[in-house]
Amino acid sequence: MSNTRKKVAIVGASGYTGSELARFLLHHPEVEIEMITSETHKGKTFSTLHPQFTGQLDMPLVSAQKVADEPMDVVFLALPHGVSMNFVKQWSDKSFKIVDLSGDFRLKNAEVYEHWYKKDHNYQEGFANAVYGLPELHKEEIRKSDLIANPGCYPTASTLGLAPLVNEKLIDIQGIIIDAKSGITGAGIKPSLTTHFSNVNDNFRAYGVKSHRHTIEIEEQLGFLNEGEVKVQFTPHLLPLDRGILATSYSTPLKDMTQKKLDELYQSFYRQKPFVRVRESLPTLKDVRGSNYCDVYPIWDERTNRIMVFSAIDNLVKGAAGQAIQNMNIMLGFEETLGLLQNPLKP
Ligand SMILES: NC(=O)C1=CN([C@@H]2O[C@H](COP(=O)(O)OP(=O)(O)OC[C@H]3O[C@@H](n4cnc5c(N)ncnc54)[C@H](OP(=O)(O)O)[C@@H]3O)[C@@H](O)[C@H]2O)C=CC1
Ligand SMILES: CC(=O)N[C@@H](CCC(=O)OP(=O)(O)O)C(=O)O
Repeated sequence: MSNTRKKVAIVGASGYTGSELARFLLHHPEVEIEMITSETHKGKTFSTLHPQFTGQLDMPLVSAQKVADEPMDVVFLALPHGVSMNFVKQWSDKSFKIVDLSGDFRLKNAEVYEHWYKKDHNYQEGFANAVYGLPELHKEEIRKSDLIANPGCYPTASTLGLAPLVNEKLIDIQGIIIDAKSGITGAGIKPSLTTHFSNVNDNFRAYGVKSHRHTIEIEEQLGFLNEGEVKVQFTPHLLPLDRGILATSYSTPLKDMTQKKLDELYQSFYRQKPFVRVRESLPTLKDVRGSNYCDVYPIWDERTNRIMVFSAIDNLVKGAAGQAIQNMNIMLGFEETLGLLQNPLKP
């Protein structure tokens, strides 16, 4: 362990991803949580809001405006879309690195953002500096970056499931279907009618049909790999569970396919990628619960000549906080897996 630990701040720590960031960073051997912010709860301790941290992380919550007063190495923004951009803009001349968990800088430019997010963007310049933080595809750019646009949860599961096929130009990129299901923590801590217990419990529904903002995020990332225009029919569903995403994608091969070819392709593509596990059985949400793994399992159906890929992640970990720390590790020159190989949560 080094005695010059890097100083990090978690901004927006009263939410779900803020709490997950703390869960991992608290045990990270090379960093110190220097500051945790909350506007609504400043003055209280972090463990008052998240009692599971009692005796472990009892530091007081302060306003985000205090972050720039202290020397920091990395600042995590666990804030809603439309809020993060203000801080990225305000801190653009600071020396610390930023990992933004929101969608404010994930897309190509402000125009595309405004179309899909239905809100104005006030810091277009940020797009030029931001690197899309999916380490399995962009590790070298992440290493040199000062601003990471941490991917969305559904795009992480979906893109990792399809990347080997799209990269090798093996499937029809205009006819991809992704059917994805998420636990409710994906919707954040603020209650709403849709996430109300009695509307979620013993219930199941699709939402965001034809219009979910993750459609474009997946299309842009797969398009980058294929250098072509990707069209995805993406439909998310809300599961009556707290956490986890299972994305099932369907695509049509352009060349002769066999299960053996598919297995070899996935094994080879993910050989040096410690957080993607190519499975030989269908992944379940409990297999990845609490961990930073993305489990993928590709199957070719010779009867229909379709490829199905099943990918499972924990939306709060590989889909948010864990991936953010994986990005931090890469930016700071640490081992990619540092602090992230805790035991998975018990089912
Ligand atoms: N939940 C998930 O599975 C995933 C989430 N993300 C993204 O990560 C980000 C955080 O998500 P999540 O933790 O779920 O969100 P939450 O809604 O759980 O928490 C967001 C926090 O942001 C703070 N906040 C809200 N409004 C403001 C504001 N105007 N100014 C400053 N702070 C504000 C609040 O803290 P306080 O009031 O205490 O300051 C709140 O607790 C979001 O952009 C989300 O889209 C990405 C991938 C997956
Ligand atoms: C279940 C649920 O509501 N999930 C969220 C996605 C969460 C996520 O990935 O966050 P970003 O908004 O940062 O992209 C949704 O569909 O809006």
